[in-house]
Amino acid sequence: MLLTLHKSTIIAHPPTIIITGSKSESNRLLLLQALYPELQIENVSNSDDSETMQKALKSSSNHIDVSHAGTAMRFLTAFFATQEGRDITITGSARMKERPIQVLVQALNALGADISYLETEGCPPLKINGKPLTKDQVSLKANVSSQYISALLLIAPKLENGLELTLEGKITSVPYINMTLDLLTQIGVETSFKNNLITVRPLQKLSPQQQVLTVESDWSSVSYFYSIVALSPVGTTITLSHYKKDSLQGDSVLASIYTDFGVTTTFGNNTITLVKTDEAQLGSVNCQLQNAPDIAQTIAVTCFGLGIGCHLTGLHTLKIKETDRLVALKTELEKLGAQVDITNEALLLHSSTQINDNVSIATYHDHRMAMAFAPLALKTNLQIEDAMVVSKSYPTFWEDLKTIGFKISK
Ligand SMILES: O=C(O)C1=C[C@@H](OP(=O)(O)O)[C@@H](O)[C@H](O)C1
Ligand SMILES: C=C(OP(=O)(O)O)C(=O)O
Repeated sequence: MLLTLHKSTIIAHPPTIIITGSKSESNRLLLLQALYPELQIENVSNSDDSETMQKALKSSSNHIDVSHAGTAMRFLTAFFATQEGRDITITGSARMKERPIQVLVQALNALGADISYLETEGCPPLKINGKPLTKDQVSLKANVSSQYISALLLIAPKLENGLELTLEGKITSVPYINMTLDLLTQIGVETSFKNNLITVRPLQKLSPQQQVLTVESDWSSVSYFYSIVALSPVGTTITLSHYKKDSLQGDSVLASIYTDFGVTTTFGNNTITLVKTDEAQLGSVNCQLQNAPDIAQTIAVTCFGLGIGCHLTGLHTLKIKETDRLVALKTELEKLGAQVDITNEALLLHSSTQINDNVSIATYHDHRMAMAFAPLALKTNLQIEDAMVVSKSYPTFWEDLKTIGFKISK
């Protein structure tokens, strides 16, 4: 569906926006719940990716389709590899069949799993013959995707002797690994992460005190509101829930990054309030985003909307996400009048104050392309193609924008 976003302003005193649970935390806890059925989860994400995860874990079918959900593909591969007697094929969207999974498959097979490729070597779809994994030590490359590491860590406490993982090379998206380890700790699993060695001890059952966990709302989804406030006049205020200061989500670094764009964050009782307190006073912004790759698109578009340049680095994982996000950003920003240079791991946006009107933004099956460009409606009229793509992580995105003043029509 094509949506037209008419040039808008944020209303005074908008209602508090309630954001659904983090899809990263939810998908980890759903997998842990399959391993420890006594675990109860509150505020589970209503995203497509978490619904996909829940369905797959409940399904008795031997054919699983995860569509676009990267975490579901990686976490379920590890899960089904350990399920004795299950003989599964796991597949996904056309794009999922291009997203690499070899590092994980090699590590699982080295631990004793039986996984093979059904089409392209190194990518889904996979054939998995579930069986007990007999080994407890493995090494894997850590610079491609942290999801492979999280997948192994999540099944680790149910392996007979736990797991010792050696991470090779530079470690990417580290906060997501820490999130996995933290959630394991919260359910009572002993873990350690020192230098490049992670160990996880086995755990058979949860203790009664460690059976209920609440998912914090999704910080990646808040990024679009940071952008909206940054692109609005001084005084604009938006409150969102349910958030806490000591988040497990690396994207909570937004609170500090957006101070550069004049946005102040105040933590309340389960809420955050974003206020535009100052005009952004910058010539250009430098951001290293290796630990928070999912907010790169938001920041690039905020800078473009503010007419300032940026140099975003640490983006080597963007090429293998829902689309090649570096190419997609360059193509769509240039339609709007920007000048953008990209390498394999960086994006350079040159400062310019010209924004072309009535541009139609292609989204490439990528929820974050749709959501990252939407805040530009505070500066110009634009259209978003295939707008329902947002449901991958944030199904009520467009309704929430309307409640704060966006004028949107079909
Ligand atoms: O573990 C997770 O929940 C995620 C890890 C990150 O992926 P990479 O480790 O592949 O960068 C992130 O981009 C993705 O949206 C969610
Ligand atoms: C990259 C993302 O998700 P995944 O890798 O889980 O598909 C994302 O949500 O931005």
